[in-house]
Amino acid sequence: MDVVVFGAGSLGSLLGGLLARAHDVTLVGRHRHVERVRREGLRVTGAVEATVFPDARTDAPASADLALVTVKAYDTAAAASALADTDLDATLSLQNGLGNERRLAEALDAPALAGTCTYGARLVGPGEVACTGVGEVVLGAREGGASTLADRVGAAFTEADVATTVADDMPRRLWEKLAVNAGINAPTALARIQNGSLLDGDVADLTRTAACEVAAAARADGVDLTDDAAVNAVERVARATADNRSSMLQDVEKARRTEVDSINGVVSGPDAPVNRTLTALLRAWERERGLRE
Ligand SMILES: NC(=O)C1=CN([C@@H]2O[C@H](COP(=O)(O)OP(=O)(O)OC[C@H]3O[C@@H](n4cnc5c(N)ncnc54)[C@H](OP(=O)(O)O)[C@@H]3O)[C@@H](O)[C@H]2O)C=CC1
Ligand SMILES: CC(C)(CO)C(=O)C(=O)O
Repeated sequence: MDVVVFGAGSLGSLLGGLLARAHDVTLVGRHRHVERVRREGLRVTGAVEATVFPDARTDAPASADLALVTVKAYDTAAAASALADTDLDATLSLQNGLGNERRLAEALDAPALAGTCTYGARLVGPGEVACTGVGEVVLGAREGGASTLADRVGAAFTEADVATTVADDMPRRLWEKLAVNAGINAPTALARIQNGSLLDGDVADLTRTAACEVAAAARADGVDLTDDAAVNAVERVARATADNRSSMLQDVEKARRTEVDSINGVVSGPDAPVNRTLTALLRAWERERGLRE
């Protein structure tokens, strides 16, 4: 398969590097990383070790079978514009947050698959990405149901030894992942604590309530996600990743814009006071730092 990875940062470089073991991969990223990959290849270190030689560039290529989109959620619209002239059979977002695949589907002619990813990745520096945890890619039709396109992409990922499940219930999975990220990312970022610290004390209630508000929004959207399922998911992930500093905490520590708009911000209406508060606080911090309008 001919795969363009749009957004060769941490996750994009890791998945692009893993896929390059079996497929033709083009990484689209920033200049210094691209230059190093062109000169010396891409080193994958950590839980998976490999040196691969994907193509690398700073703009989108003319064509590809699949565009794997791995920019931060606030850059999805710009990624879609940059891919507008690329002849594609499909796109696949593995980003956190809700609405990325809809944005890609609306902006591009190619069908948009939905996905989630629990691999951990960290761009160590130009030309090197660390796999900080072997997880799983789950992908499928964004409206749910069977999809021969998803089967084809899933088979290509599996061929490259990327642990992959093709699922027919992506809407429920995306909402459940949103409940996990809503309950973990913003509270850890605001309190500057590790994921496991959310399991005890009054912050545990905040985490559970944020997840339940997401479950209610999912049900309003026609997706069968119970409060219990959302709470179990957020607690399971907080326990399994107890020592992690969430991606949003890392963004705040590096004074980078966060993905709060696509996570808590998606459910910040009057019926979701906890997510609305978390969103308002993070937006205020981003505004004060000049990271948003
Ligand atoms: N890292 C991880 O372990 C995981 C991440 N995710 C999700 O994956 C997504 C990506 O996360 P992550 O990889 O950590 O983020 P990164 O910021 O490391 O990667 C995104 C990269 O895309 C680059 N980029 C953005 N726009 C363009 C453009 N127009 N042209 C070229 N390059 C561009 C960014 O450059 P610049 O910074 O200069 O804008 C950056 O290098 C997020 O939604 C995240 O939540 C999901 C699971 C695990
Ligand atoms: C699962 C979790 C919460 C792990 O930290 C994550 O996805 C993130 O940090 O963005």
